[in-house]
This record gives sequence, structure tokens and C-alpha cells, in this order.
Amino acid sequence: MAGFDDLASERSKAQFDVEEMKVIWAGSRHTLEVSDRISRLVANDPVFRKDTRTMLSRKDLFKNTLRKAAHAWKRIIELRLSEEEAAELRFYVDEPAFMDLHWGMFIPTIKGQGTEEQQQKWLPLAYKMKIIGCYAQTELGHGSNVQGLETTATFDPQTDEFIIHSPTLTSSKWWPGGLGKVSTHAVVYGRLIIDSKDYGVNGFIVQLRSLDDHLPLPGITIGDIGMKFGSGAYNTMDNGVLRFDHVRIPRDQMLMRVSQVTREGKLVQSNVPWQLVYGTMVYVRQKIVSDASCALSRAVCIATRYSAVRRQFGLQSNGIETQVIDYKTQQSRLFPLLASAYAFRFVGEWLKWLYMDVNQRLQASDFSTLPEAHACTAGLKSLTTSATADGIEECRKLCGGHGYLCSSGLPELFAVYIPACTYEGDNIVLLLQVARFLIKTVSQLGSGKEPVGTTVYMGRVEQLMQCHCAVQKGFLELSADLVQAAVAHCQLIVVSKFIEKLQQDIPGKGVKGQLEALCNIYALFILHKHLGDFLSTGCITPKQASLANAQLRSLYSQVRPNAIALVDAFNYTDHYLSSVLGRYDGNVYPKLYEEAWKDPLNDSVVPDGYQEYIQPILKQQLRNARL
Ligand SMILES: CCCCCCCCCCCCCC(=O)SCCNC(=O)CCNC(=O)[C@H](O)C(C)(C)COP(=O)(O)OP(=O)(O)OC[C@H]1O[C@@H](n2cnc3c(N)ncnc32)[C@H](O)[C@@H]1OP(=O)(O)O
Ligand SMILES: Cc1cc2nc3c(=O)[nH]c(=O)nc-3n(C[C@H](O)[C@H](O)[C@H](O)COP(=O)(O)OP(=O)(O)OC[C@H]3O[C@@H](n4cnc5c(N)ncnc54)[C@H](O)[C@@H]3O)c2cc1C
Repeated sequence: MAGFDDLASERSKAQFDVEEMKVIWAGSRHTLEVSDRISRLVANDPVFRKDTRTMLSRKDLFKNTLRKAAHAWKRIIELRLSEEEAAELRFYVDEPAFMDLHWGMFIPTIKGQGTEEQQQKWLPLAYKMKIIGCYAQTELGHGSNVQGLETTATFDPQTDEFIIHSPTLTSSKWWPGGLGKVSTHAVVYGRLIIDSKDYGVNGFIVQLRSLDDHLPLPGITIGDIGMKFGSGAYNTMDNGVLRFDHVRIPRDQMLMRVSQVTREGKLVQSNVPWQLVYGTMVYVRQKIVSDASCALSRAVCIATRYSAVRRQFGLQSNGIETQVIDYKTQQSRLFPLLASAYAFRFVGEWLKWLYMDVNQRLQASDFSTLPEAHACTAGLKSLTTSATADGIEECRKLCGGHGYLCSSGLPELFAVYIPACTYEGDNIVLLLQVARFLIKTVSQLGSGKEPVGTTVYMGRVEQLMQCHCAVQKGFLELSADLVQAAVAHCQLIVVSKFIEKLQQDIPGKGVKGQLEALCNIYALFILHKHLGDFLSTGCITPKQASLANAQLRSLYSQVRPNAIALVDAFNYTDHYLSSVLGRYDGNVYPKLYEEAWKDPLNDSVVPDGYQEYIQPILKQQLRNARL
């Protein structure tokens, strides 16, 4: 059978130790063991099946998501899973749901922005899921511009309460995941008003629904915002709308790590920077970078395996056609994506470290690295999600016609992934933040302040001073170019973190060699993509450009025999991939054929509607009626 033999033969060609590469990909032997065990647990549990997801109506889809979430929670309790194992389980269930926001944003917000007492009160409830929370920041009128939010939280000194209110239609909370149908609580961001004075945006814990019958509490209007892009996909999530009509909450439900409101209505600032109110976004952006490597590697795994199974043209001496993976054009589109998946994995690891480091410093009242952490998380979130969204679509095209079938797994992956370019900060808005950070760094160059961390290279580039003078003309005017500069800065981070990874001790036969090839492919591909910029700025000569392209071609040949093993190293189960084209065994055609017959349209041989709409045309009754 074609697919079986092809993938088995590809695997036998690998020139490196795949098991050791799995460890590198996972991050450690321990993480590999956990993710391997939990992914199999999910794959073998029939409740977590997802093959009919794209065919369900919204209501059935959502109910099925609730069923899975409840089952996941039950298994987590029964098996006494650790926090790490539980997070892996939710990851492999692979269905956006209210749980993501509860664990991914609600809890981290209370941890990051709540006082010790507030954490003690709310976290045990949230950890045991006695309450379910979401993150209600974005409004109908404002998402990117957080300082433009309109919801108000007015302090009432008479009752020692805040009055949460939506003064306009555009102040309606709009988008928060988990809000529409499930959450009992939310961290709501609103303007803090004391004695008619506006102190800007802060977070407040607000109960939304009764814990007895799940009905909205008085003064609260709440619902789902409607169908989103694609079938299945992000429609498993109840993104919601929420309005407040003078809803009262106790004073101690304002998150008070950054600033406190006293019983007398006095605002007291802590010694931490006010930007910590934005802290959850930094945390989630960092997570999104690691997630990008998962989504991209998943698409690349499907496209690579299928490219080795698929044959078109080029009849060989043995009478069979050429595997499409052997075409140089296919390699030049696929292998840079394979390299990007690895590159994003390693930059994600580094970003996780950076985030932990900044947190430890914050505990010790050292706030010096916060601006860099913000710039890195914002910029890398933008770069990796844009590249991943484009990469998934490229993988679909790499799979030809079959890539467009839902059973390839790629349409749903694309639909579920693309909002990552928008949520947690629109990618352009985030790059503008990076640009501001870069300009600020450049402006300090002359003052004797040495650039550090990811901007250390700036101290070595003389032209940057002139660059600063040019930007003085107007940030807004030059913003399109500045966004390009921000992307270039982030690309430099990705490449340098890949190189740093290679400097670590990497065990396993041939593993380091493969990673070196992938690192070079990533760097040279970026150079190739932006050749115009490199040449026009005199960074490289035309001769160097052509050498770089020749080197890239030779690297593709080096990676070719290892391609299947390099995607096997992601260690994805067929359940997680949910793709007929990406099956581990390569048994593509019989399964594609089998899948087609499962479509509800094939339940009957003659379709519903035949008698009303097809027969009259065929029998020319419609035409006769007209005549
Ligand atoms: C298990 C876990 C799973 C995780 C996944 C969960 C599922 C995910 C599912 C998806 C869920 C999706 C969920 C969702 O989508 S949740 C909603 C997400 N929303 C956004 O991301 C909104 C984006 N907008 C902003 O962040 C702000 O409005 C920006 C930044 C654009 C402007 O801001 P602002 O209007 O204030 O003006 P400013 O630019 O003068 O900035 C002022 C100063 O502040 C500094 N600054 C700015 N920002 C930060 C920061 N963050 N940390 C530290 N510092 C920061 C900045 O450098 C400047 O410093 P300086 O130059 O003055 O010194
Ligand atoms: C699937 C999904 C889930 C979400 N989940 C949540 C959630 O759980 N909680 C929550 O609070 N929010 C959530 N959001 C909201 C999300 O965070 C916002 O949609 C996002 O921050 C973008 O803001 P916006 O919609 O206001 O875009 P806009 O800012 O209106 O963007 C529109 C266009 O304007 C451009 N633009 C905006 N400002 C500038 C500028 N200064 N300079 C140049 N161009 C600019 C953008 O680049 C974009 O092209 C979610 C969104 C989605 C799609």
C-alpha cells in the first residue's frame, strides 16, 4: 500500500536520533513523558472524539464542548492530575472552551493583580471550580485602546461599594470568551471613578450569574455574540456580550495590588508600576508564542507526511511517480515552515524564561526589565501568530485539493487559529508598541545609557542616531516603516535564540546537525524573503545574496531525507492531528474514501429536496409552467 510503504521508508532514512529530538522539542525528558502519557489518555477516551465537530449545529457543538469540559474536569479529579498534567489534558482535548479563559486569564489576573487577601479569598474557589471566571476587558467600541474603555466603576462611600455601569451601547463588554453562557464571575475592566474624578482603568471581580440557577444577577444583561468564522473552529467558545445597569459590588472586589481605594475613598498607589494592570496580557502573549509553535508544527506535520505520500508526474524507472516532497518548489515552501516551527518553539522557551525572570524581579521591586518584557512579548506574539496563520494556509495549499477537505484537519485549524492575530492585541498595534520601545532605546543612545538585553546590538550600529533624528519628524507619519523595523528586530530575536539553543549541550546522534540545518534555513529564508531590504540598505552585496540562496537550496537537500522524522519528533497522536492526510501510518487514500461516506449528505442516496427542486428541472416542469 502506497502510504504505508512511503512513510516507513522515509523513517528508515532518518540520519538522527528521533527519540532525542522528541526530548528537545518537548523541552525536557519529564515534559515529554507527561505530554506523551496525557495525549494518549485523551486520544483513547471516546468522549474526546472530535471527528464530527465541523458538522454539528452551533447548539449541539456547544453542548458537546460542555460535555467534554465536564468530562475533562472529572478525569482531572479522578486521576489526581497535577497542575501541569491538567493543563496538558486541556491542551490535547483541543477545543477552545471557557476553561481556557478561566485557567488562562481569570486565575492569572487574580494572582497578578490581586492582593494577598484577595488571592486567599478567590483562588481556592477558582482552583476548585466552585466559580468559573472570564476576562472582560474589550468593549463594543474599544479593544485595542484599553485607556478608551467606557465601563465605569464609581465608588459609593455611603455603602462602601463600587457601582459598575455601562453608560453607552459602545461600553457593552464584547468578545470575552466564556462570558456568553458559562462564567459565573468575571474580571471586569472599567474606569475607576472616585468623587467624580476619573483615575483610569482598573480590574474588578464581578459576579455575573447566580451560583444556584445560573440566571444573570439583577442589573446584568448577558449573551453570546454569535457565530464566528468557519465551521466548528472557535464556535465552541461562548464569546459574550455584557451590560451593567448600576451593579453594586463590595469595595474589596477591586483588584488592589497596583492601587487601593480606602474606606474613606482615598486612592493609594503601591510601589509597583501602574502597567501591571496590563500584566495578564503579557502573560498570555508569552503563552501564545509557545502555542504558535504547536499550531504551525501541527500543520507542517500534516503537509510533510502527505507530501511524502502524494505522487504526481515524473514517472521513475520503477514505474511509480515522484513524491511531491521531492519537488524543489514544494521543499522551498515547506521546509522554511518546518524550520519556523522549531524556531518558534525555542523562542517560546526563552520567552517563558524571560517572563519568569521579570516576575521574580517584580517580587524584589526591580521593575527595570518590564518595558523589554512588554516589547518582547508583544512583538513575538505578533510575529509568530502572523507567520503561523500564513503558514497554516500555505500548508493547506501544499496539500492540493485534499487540503481543502475538512477531513484534512487544515480548514478547522486555520479557522481556529487566525483570531490569534487579533486577540490579545491586534498584531499591528503590538508592533507599534515595539517600535516605540526601539525609538526610546535609540533616543537614549547618546546619553551614555548602554542598551541591554535584546537591544544590545543597537550600541554597535552608528546609523541609528540618524535614524532617531528622522523619526523625530513624526512617529505616525513613519509608522508603516517603523512596523517593519519592529518585525526585523523580532526576527533578530528569533534567530539569536535559535543560535543560543544550539550552543547548549544537545545529546543524541545527529540531532544537533539537524537543528543547525533548520536554524540556517530559518535565517537564510528570512534573508531571502527580505532580500530587497538587505540589498537596498547595503547590509549584503548581490554576490552574498546569491551565495545565500545557493546555500538555502543545499540545506533543503540536507533536510529532505530527515523531513518525516523531523515532524515525527513533535510526537503528535493522530487524535491531536485530526487529519486523514497527516496520519502516522500514511494510509491516506482508503481513509479519505471512508471519511467521505460518513458525511450526513450521504445518509440517503437520493438527497432531500430532490422532488421539490431537482425533479422539476429534469422533467422540464418549471420550463413548461413558464411557457
Ligand atoms: C493555559 C494558558 C493558556 C493561555 C491562553 C489562553 C487562551 C487565549 C484565548 C484568547 C483570549 C484572548 C483574550 C483577549 O483578547 S483579552 C484582551 C486583550 N486586549 C489587548 O491586548 C488590548 C491591546 N491594547 C493594549 O495592550 C494597550 O492599549 C496598548 C499597549 C496598545 C496601549 O497602551 P496605553 O493606552 O496605556 O498607551 P501607551 O502605548 O502610551 O502605553 C503607556 C505605557 O505603558 C507601557 N505598556 C503598555 N502595555 C504594557 C504592558 N502590557 N506591560 C508593560 N508595559 C506596558 C508602554 O510601553 C508605555 O510605557 P512608557 O513608554 O510610557 O514608559
Ligand atoms: C476570538 C477572539 C477572542 C477574544 N477574547 C477576548 C477575551 O476573552 N476578553 C477580552 O477582553 N477580549 C477578547 N477579544 C477581543 C480582542 O482582544 C480585541 O478584538 C483585540 O484586542 C483587537 O481590538 P479591536 O477589536 O478593537 O481592533 P481594532 O483596534 O478596532 O482594529 C481594527 C483595525 O484598526 C487598526 N488599528 C487600531 N489601532 C491602531 C493604531 N493605533 N494604529 C494603527 N492601526 C490601528 C488595527 O491594526 C486593525 O487593522 C477577543 C477577540 C477575538 C477575535
